[in-house]
Amino acid sequence: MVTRIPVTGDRPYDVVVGRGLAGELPAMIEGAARVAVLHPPTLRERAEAVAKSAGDVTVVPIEVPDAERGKSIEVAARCWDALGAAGFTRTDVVVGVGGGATTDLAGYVAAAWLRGVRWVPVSTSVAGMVDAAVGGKTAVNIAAGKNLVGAFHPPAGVLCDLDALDTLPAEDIAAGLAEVVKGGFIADPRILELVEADPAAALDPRGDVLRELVERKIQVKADVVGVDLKESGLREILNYGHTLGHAIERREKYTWKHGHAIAVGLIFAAELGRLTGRLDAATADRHRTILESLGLPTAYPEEAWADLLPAMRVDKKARAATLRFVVLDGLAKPGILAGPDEDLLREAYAAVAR
Ligand SMILES: NC(=O)c1ccc[n+]([C@@H]2O[C@H](COP(=O)([O-])OP(=O)(O)OC[C@H]3O[C@@H](n4cnc5c(N)ncnc54)[C@H](O)[C@@H]3O)[C@@H](O)[C@H]2O)c1
Ligand SMILES: O=C(O)C(=O)C[C@@H](O)[C@H](O)[C@H](O)COP(=O)(O)O
Ligand SMILES: [Zn+2]
Repeated sequence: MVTRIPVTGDRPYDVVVGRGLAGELPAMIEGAARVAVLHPPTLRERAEAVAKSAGDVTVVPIEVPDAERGKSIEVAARCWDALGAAGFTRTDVVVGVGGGATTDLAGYVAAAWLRGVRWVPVSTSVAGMVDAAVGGKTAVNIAAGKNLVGAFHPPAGVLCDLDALDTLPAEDIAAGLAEVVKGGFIADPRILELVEADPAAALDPRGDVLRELVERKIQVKADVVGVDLKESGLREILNYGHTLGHAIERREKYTWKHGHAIAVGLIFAAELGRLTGRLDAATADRHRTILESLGLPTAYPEEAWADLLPAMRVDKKARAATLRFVVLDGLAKPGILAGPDEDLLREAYAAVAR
């Protein structure tokens, strides 16, 4: 069974979820003479299979470093050199085969090449399927912060082949579920009920529960990015938990899994909501319980606070000196907390400090 989740906007596209989706790629790359296939070393075989499914095109395979090590301007520059050497034109297509880090890189390579060519994320991780591949945010990291160089560049289509999850390490399935849980708190409480009912089923790559979670979270994201691609308002809700989360990733020099940092960031954001009287204690506590049930980190060192506060200032939601956080005014009622004072932030950090 194949599910197609449409994403609206100036250039609408489908997110296709199912098993064995080889036949879906040709329609997404129609008219291309060349297809560049970016992939990390561990996913070479899968990338070769994807390349084969592209049909009668010249394939340009580009191996990139794994995970966050691939999300750099130096790696992007190497990709552009490869596109140049292959004579890549405006009708050609970049395909990213991998997790969110690889597809973020592939999207940015496509966004900047000739000022924008088509791209298709072939997503192989939970975080990639439910979040990174959908919505057109593409980026690389720099020393100053996470995703600080990038572009909004929607894909031509998204492929989420659930068979890929068979080889995804259990730790990465859980990490991806942090983004799914985020979607539950900001928009779709049924997600939370499904995880609470059976966390082990949520983590099972062959099970129907994970599939339902993946599809529900994609729908949450599609509903938002379809009306606010460039984050002029509504889209900010997808950044719930990310202000602290990205600061942790920067402090860890991008060696932490994104979903692990977001799990800690979600508990911090829930506490900010509770301390400001916007969120009831039970819903705030529910964050920790659910994330713990998935084996995700819920704490970070006490002494890190001195690094985290300045790191949060490069958050893209900040305006001048004003930090802005996504908080909840209740379950599935996200809002913005602008300019909280430092004492309040420190108090909220106590909820995760160890
Ligand atoms: N653009 C967006 O809107 C958006 C949204 C969410 C996350 N992100 C980004 O996505 C990244 C996190 O995504 P991620 O967790 O997928 O990271 P990732 O790409 O680093 O993948 C995690 C690990 O899983 C491996 N992997 C992926 N698929 C596999 C498979 N099928 N079998 C075996 N191994 C596999 C990868 O090689 C990597 O080692 C972060 O960089 C984050 O900033 C972007
Ligand atoms: O799509 C969005 O918008 C999000 O905020 C989704 C996040 O899960 C994702 O990690 C995104 O890359 C963060 O965006 P950034 O603009 O804070 O870098
Ligand atoms: Zn994220």
